Amino acid sequence: MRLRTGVGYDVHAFAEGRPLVLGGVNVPHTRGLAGHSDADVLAHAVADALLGAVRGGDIGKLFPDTDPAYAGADSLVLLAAVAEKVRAEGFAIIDVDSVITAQAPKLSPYRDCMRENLACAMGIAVENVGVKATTTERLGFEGREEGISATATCLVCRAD
Ligand SMILES: Nc1ccn([C@@H]2O[C@H](COP(=O)(O)O)[C@@H](O)[C@H]2O)c(=O)n1
Ligand SMILES: C[C@@]1(CO)OP(=O)(O)OP(=O)(O)OC[C@H]1O
Repeated sequence: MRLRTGVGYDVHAFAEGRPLVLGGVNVPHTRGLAGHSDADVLAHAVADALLGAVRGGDIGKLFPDTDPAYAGADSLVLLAAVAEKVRAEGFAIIDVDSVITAQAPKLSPYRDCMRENLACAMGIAVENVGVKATTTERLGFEGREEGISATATCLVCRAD
């Protein structure tokens, strides 16, 4: 049995006039995140964790931000494509955990919906997906509310 772990990290800056999409949830807020896609920083971190585990590069390599095909893309669709790539390599996704670092808005009311969305996109059970949120006690770029970061880990396995 081959076990692999992966880690993913992403950052997006706040921008006026954009929706805030986190784990596929449209979170009510005064601003959203800038990006070529829907800028779902959580979905991107999870996708990069999966790609790391199968040595598959990163989402920038798979879905270049110079490609108009990904302009405004739903990042859950990108995550689903990454999960398919993981399975094509013969790996099953065992577990995913993540943390969103955001001073605001309050994210705990949306946590379970994000878990459901991510699990559905990856084709795994919701109990195998963790989402947490933390502030930085106003320290750093997240604390100054300049942007949001997300970190994710995963465990995958292949029967060889
Ligand atoms: N954007 C956020 C940040 C945090 N939370 C929740 O608040 C708890 C306390 O956060 P600290 O940064 O003060 O440790 C945290 O454990 C989360 O449950 C949140 O909902 N949204
Ligand atoms: C997701 C992609 C898709 O074009 O665009 P962005 O939303 O800009 O996200 P980022 O994490 O900066 O880079 C990955 C990109 O490939």
